[in-house]
Amino acid sequence: TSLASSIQNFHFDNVLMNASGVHCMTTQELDELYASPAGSFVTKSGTPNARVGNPEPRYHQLELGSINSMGLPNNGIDYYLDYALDFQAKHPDHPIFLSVSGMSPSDYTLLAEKIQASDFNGLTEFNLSCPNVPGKPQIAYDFDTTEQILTDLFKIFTKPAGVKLPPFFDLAQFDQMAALLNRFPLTFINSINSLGNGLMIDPATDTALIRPKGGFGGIGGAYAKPIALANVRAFRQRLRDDIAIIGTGGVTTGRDVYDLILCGADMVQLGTVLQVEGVACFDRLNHELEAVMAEKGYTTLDDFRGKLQTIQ
Ligand SMILES: CC(C)(C)CCc1c(C(=O)O)[nH]c(=O)[nH]c1=O
Repeated sequence: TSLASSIQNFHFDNVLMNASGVHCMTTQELDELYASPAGSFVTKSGTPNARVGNPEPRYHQLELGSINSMGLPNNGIDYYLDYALDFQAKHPDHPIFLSVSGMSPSDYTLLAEKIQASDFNGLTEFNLSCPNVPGKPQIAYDFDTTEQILTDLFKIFTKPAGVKLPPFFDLAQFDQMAALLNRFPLTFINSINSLGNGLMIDPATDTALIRPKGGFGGIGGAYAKPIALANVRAFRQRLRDDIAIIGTGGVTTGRDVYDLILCGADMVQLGTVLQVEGVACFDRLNHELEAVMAEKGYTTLDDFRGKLQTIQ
């Protein structure tokens, strides 16, 4: 059985990698991901300057997932770009992802210029699930702003690039977003980011579990699975064939990995399950995926990728 997968001319031994934000803040955490069975890894979204992020508690594990409002704590784009350049020199056959996030639309061009000017030869993930001007929805829910950012970005950026998207819930939004994305030379999209602005309560104190935003935060884990499957499937049905899809959200078992691939995913990112279980999840999930494939008589991911059946 082969778990190998590719995005364009980047080849990975297996589909599993971390989701940006989890186990990827420091060089030590990134080195641990390289040392793990993960097929690749991505950095915490770097911003133009380092950020402390929101006051704690800002993350909480729940029975069926997690809630977070970290506030983009990170060591800054230069820290992660330096790491990536050093890493690729040492491990030229192990392509990795650099995630970046603006704090405003104009930041994206600045981030893109910096990476474009560098020798980075991996894949860049532009996180579009980030704040806009107060009163406007997050960038990826604002189609005009998204169009402007991508237009400006691809005027200068020629390296392999993708966007990290929040979940969409409306078929007309899938149509609109896919039509917009199809106009740009994207290498991949990553769907989904956490379910924006959930709320969970401490039963002992009747208090919200996290401090920032009155307890509002992104929801991940099992809660996110049906939304992640639908978003991967909807974008696979709508995007150009040459745009790869990274499926993220809701993975706790190998069957969940299988299901994202069945919906069209080329790589699968792990967030909450990695936060909870640590890097042991990579081996467990790869073995569980192999078991599901064996049960079905499949030996490669292409045997079943995108082959979700519907009731006729
Ligand atoms: C939510 C933002 C802070 C605007 C972007 C960074 C981010 C965070 C975060 O750093 O709070 N958490 C997520 O689950 N997804 C994200 O994309």
